[in-house]
Amino acid sequence: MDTIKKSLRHTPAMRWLMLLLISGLTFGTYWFQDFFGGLKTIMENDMGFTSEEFGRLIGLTTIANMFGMIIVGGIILDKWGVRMAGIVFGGIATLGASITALASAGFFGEDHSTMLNMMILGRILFGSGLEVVCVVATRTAVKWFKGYELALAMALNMGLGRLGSAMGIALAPDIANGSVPSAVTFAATLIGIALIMFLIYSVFDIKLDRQEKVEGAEEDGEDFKFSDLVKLITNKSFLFIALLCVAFYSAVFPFIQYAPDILINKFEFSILLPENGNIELFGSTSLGNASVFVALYIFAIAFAAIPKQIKNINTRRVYMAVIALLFAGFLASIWDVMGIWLQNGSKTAALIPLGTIIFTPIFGSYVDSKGKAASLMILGALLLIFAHVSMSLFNYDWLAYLGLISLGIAFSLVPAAMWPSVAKIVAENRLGTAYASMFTIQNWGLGLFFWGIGAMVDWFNPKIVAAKQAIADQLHAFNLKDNTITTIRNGLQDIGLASGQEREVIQEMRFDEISTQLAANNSPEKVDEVMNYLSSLGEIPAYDYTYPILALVGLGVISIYLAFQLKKADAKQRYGLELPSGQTPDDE
Ligand SMILES: C[C@H](NC(=O)[C@@H](N)CCCCN)C(=O)O
Repeated sequence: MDTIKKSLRHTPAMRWLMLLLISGLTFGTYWFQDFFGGLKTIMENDMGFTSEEFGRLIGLTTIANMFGMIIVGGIILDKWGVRMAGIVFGGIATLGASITALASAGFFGEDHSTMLNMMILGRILFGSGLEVVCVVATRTAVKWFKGYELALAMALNMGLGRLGSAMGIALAPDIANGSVPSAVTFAATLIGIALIMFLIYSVFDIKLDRQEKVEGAEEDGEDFKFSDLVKLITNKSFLFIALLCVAFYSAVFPFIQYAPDILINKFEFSILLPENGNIELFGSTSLGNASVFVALYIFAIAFAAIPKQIKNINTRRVYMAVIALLFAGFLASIWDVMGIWLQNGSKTAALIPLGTIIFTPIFGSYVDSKGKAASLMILGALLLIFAHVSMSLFNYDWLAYLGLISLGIAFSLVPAAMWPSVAKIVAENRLGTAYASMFTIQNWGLGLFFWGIGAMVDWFNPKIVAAKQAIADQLHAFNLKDNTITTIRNGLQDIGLASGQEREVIQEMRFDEISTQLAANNSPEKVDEVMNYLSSLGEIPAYDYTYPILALVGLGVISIYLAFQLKKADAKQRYGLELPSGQTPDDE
């Protein structure tokens, strides 16, 4: 007992401090992965990006992982341990993020293709670190929390990842304020800070390793083995769940990336928040808006993850009542602002990852106690189809909200059922190989759809793409500060007279209305602002997203087929996916 007391991880405050230090990487990398989603319109207006280029930038982030980086990272992780792997892969992610930020600011050259290619290079490097860093964070949580509050620690860590995604998407337009490099630099700085936090963690990790060696503790040995991979892919249940992972996540992560743009273009949500939609904290609206997300995260964890830790039922009830009251008070205090946020593209899209923080642990508990994992994956795939159909084939705001809620539930339900099911299908000593191979093929699907959706948007909207570019080019050619509204109007009229694909769209523009509106808005000085006014007036038509989202419906249909096949295979192979945790078909 004496030696156990000496180890750092046996002190609760130490464990939670370590979790805070390592979760920075999860938070920062998820933020950097997703924040561009909130910037798509500004990137088009300000940097001349097409949707295809936007998709290429996001899609190529996965390339190293498609070709085995997760597997290589896993092997390195096993050989070097979490400390070195975290520093190396966290360093690679930070370097990549910094290159992306520098490139977006024109450091490597200001012409469009240099900026795009260098940003892509940065994203490829970032992506090379991303997945391994997430595995490092999970492994480190296991190292410190095994035998203690491991499930809660995992939920907090994953929740911080989702919070990073949500805040990245929602706050990027506020941080950018019309200029993309500010938001990219901010996101890169977050990963840099996370790396410093991990370096501080490493000092404690060295100490723990010294102490635990005394105790004779070993790291869990989940090495990647190619021989295991062969065995895995000949297992039908594993094959179906791995393919389901590809199809399901490809219909969700890429959708989230484009969701702000879809809401703006298809459902006329706002691009930027109006002044009265901001919350101020210490004189800063970015800080104020950010604090809402942090508060929602704390409430989500307080509702979904902490009650399990309270053993006494009466204490738990009192605790839940107090949290519910506090939450009601919080909601009442931000009610009006929330109404405005629910009309804003990026703020509304951010609610999808945010919602999973509360729902994933709740569904996870259900799967643990009642089972039904394969059936819940079928339900999740059904909700996914409903979500995408409601947003592609229809044009009603209320249906879009229902679709987003369904997507949020599916995005909580399927992972809550899928990941524990892998642990039932695969022996513990092959879990590392199973997760690494699943994430590797998942990256193929993600890459294809991140890029493919953008390419499809351009493909189905050629006139709008050309008109937008011509207008943005014309506005960039002016120094807006030195030009009167009349010059801007005449310039736009001139491109309308030119030939080319854009002509049809530009000739439709009501130029008198444009000048009146621009003048009424205090003669905007940024290209992005003028473009936003033109879009809000309906002068630049919106993209038609019907077919790109319909492609995701196809993934939903594939998911449902795979989920049914998984259920059938499980009935034969008897892994007990439909049974509660800890039960096998032989117990029945
Ligand atoms: C657990 C699962 N994680 C993944 O799918 C990772 N391959 C993705 C990490 C990239 C972060 N956007 C999840 O997030 O549900």
